[in-house]
Amino acid sequence: MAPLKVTIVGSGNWGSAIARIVGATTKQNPGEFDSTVKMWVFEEMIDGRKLSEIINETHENVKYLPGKILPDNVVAVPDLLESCQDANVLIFVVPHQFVGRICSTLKGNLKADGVQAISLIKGVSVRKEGGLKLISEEIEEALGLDCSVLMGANLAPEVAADNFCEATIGCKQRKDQGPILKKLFHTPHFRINVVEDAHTVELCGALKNIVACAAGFSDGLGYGDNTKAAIIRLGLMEMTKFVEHYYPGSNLETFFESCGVADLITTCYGGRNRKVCEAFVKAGGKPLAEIEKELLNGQSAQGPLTAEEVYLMMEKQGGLHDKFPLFTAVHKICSGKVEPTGLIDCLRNHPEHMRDF
Ligand SMILES: NC(=O)c1ccc[n+]([C@@H]2O[C@H](COP(=O)([O-])OP(=O)(O)OC[C@H]3O[C@@H](n4cnc5c(N)ncnc54)[C@H](O)[C@@H]3O)[C@@H](O)[C@H]2O)c1
Ligand SMILES: O=P(O)(O)OC[C@H](O)CO
Repeated sequence: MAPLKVTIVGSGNWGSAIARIVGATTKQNPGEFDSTVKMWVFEEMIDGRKLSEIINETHENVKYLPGKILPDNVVAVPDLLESCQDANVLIFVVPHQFVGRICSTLKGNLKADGVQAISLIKGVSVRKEGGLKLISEEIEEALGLDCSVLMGANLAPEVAADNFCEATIGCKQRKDQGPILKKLFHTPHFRINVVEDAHTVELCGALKNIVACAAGFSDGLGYGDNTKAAIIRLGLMEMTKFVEHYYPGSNLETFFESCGVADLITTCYGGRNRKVCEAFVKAGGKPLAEIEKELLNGQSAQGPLTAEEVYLMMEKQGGLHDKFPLFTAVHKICSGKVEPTGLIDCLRNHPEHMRDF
């Protein structure tokens, strides 16, 4: 079989960090992978020069991952179709609000067969009738291919610094697709476990961003580590309930993979969602979008949007808000309907404290 051609769809903070890994693993496995990795770059001008040209000349994404060199086999391509049309493996890694438009451009323009995708995107989508649509399902439905997921406790700057960490690949066709995907991402610094419970893996990645917003509000209000631990615990309870609501009979063990508890912890202490939400409380009234712009230099915090999407889903399903008060409070605070101090009332009155004994 010809070596598989790999394309990274996205070149933000995580897309660029993952390009360092995939650039290296494809070079190390020439039998399996074509050594050139195309990376789609949403083009923008930096000091009068195109970002894609800067990346190809300096091998550095100066805007989204400054100071880290990308392997020389990673080639930035600003044309989406050109970057993807001959690919066998598509790695989707963009903020989730852009997936729909990317998929409509790609639809009908990929190789006819032998193509699979993997989503590194932490977010959800809402079906027209208000149901849950996973981002991997959005990709599968639009492009007619299998989409696995990779999630974990992976702050991109730390991964790019080659600090040790773990990640979880969720793969419905574990035996067929697991081995090749593991080969693509597994390194001495980035250890991969492959599980079959892909929907739980993906939902952990999406929902932990909502919990991270609550952690940020708590930091902004001046609460300490005990409060944050309570937020992590109650957030985890809501995550497990949410997964069980949409996918009854899911595997609780998946929450003990890197995509579950580990990602919750790292995000609630070191993530961008936490940072933006802390600043939101301290700024007293400034819109979140403005704070995100000021603090993240073009990067995106996915928690507030995910909280809104989950809120809308629960609204359509009727009566679910009471079962997920932390998720609900995060949306209400982000959208200015409730003061940040409302978070503490929500924790205090959480149904987890009202159980009979
Ligand atoms: N950064 C992390 O530490 C990290 C770690 C794990 C997972 N993730 C997840 O990976 C996904 C991507 O995150 P990221 O950190 O790579 O991105 P990012 O937050 O750095 O977002 C910026 C990217 O979005 C692109 N962009 C801006 N406007 C666009 C448009 N209209 N269409 C398409 N692209 C556009 C920019 O060019 C840039 O590449 C998210 O779901 C995130 O939750 C991030
Ligand atoms: O910086 P955040 O909050 O988007 O989190 C980044 C990663 O998802 C952590 O695993």
